[in-house]
Amino acid sequence: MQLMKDTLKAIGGLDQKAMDAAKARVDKLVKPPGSLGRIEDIAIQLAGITGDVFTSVDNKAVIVMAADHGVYSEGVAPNPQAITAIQTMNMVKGVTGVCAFAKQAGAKVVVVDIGVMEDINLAGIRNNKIRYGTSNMRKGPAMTREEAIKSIEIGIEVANEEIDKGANCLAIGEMGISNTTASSAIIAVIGNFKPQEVVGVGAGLPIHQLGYKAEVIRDAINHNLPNSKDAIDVLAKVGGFEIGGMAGVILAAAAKRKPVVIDGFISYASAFIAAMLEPKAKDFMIVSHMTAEKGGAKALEYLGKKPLLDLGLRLGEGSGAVLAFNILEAATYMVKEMVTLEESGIVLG
Ligand SMILES: O=C(O)c1ccc[n+]([C@@H]2O[C@H](COP(=O)([O-])O)[C@@H](O)[C@H]2O)c1
Ligand SMILES: Cc1cc2nc[nH]c2cc1C
Repeated sequence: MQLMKDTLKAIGGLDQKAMDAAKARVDKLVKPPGSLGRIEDIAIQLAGITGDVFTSVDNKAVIVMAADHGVYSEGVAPNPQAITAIQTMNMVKGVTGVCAFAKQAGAKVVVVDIGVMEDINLAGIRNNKIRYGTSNMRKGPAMTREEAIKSIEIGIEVANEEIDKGANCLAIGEMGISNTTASSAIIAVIGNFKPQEVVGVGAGLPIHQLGYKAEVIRDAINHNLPNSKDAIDVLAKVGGFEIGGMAGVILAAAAKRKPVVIDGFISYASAFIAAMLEPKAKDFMIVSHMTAEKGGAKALEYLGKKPLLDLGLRLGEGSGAVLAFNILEAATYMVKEMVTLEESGIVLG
């Protein structure tokens, strides 16, 4: 509890002076003003986050949180639950989607078992298992309030360790069969949406079963009555361990003034939790992409964040976030590598 409290307290606002200086430089670079579009906005945001106009994001890490969900037993996911454990192991073997993109982007993949159903004994996986999957939220709370706080604090600890080891840019990712059900529930409760507005097919549920998935979420909300003004209560009653873990990573990044790249639908739910705990955390988030999951657009509108990419992605794992690392790094190269109009003797008309 103390770690979460201290982390929340340490989150400040963006550095306006650095942002003004970054804007002044970006406007002077050898290009028509504004012609590098949102790359310019990112450069300015990165300056505001780090306090440094000439900042670097060359030490990148994606933190992948893996956990299982009791609500799987309600038949809300199309795939075997054992895939959570198998994919978690595949993460350290370097053979998943996020690993492929991380290799290309030169990013480290940090894998955390925060609540997988099985024991995984494989070197390279952090064992922070809270328990063997959450409880079925249709029948009762997914987890206790203490477990919800613990999940957030595990995320904070892992992120702090990576930052202490030198990471200057983080991304969040996850693996958890059924976690689109928990994410839809969180987004519905906090955003005040009807479950059917934000429920999607996840990892391939047949479309005719969407109504049933929404009904399970409705039942879970009606049964547990999460307090929509209390992020921990929402996380505990209808959330997941990996969702709490990713919220913790966001909060730690914000407290240590590092950019944190948000991945797909499940990480949007984590962003909802983090932003409710400390609204200033939103300033440190960069949303990599628009998920193809149905509720994505509504979720991002509620968060007030614009995605960088829209490529029809719905894999999760942090795959889209890692793709966006390249864009962030390009923004830092723009600031450092380009000369100014003046240095080139160019006077614009
Ligand atoms: O990132 C996304 O937007 C996304 C959208 C749909 C599914 N997923 C991934 O698929 C799994 C959850 O899907 P489901 O159908 O089991 O709830 C989980 O492991 C996620 O990483 C991810
Ligand atoms: C194969 C598979 C890989 C995944 N990665 C993230 N969620 C996933 C779901 C499935 C089913």
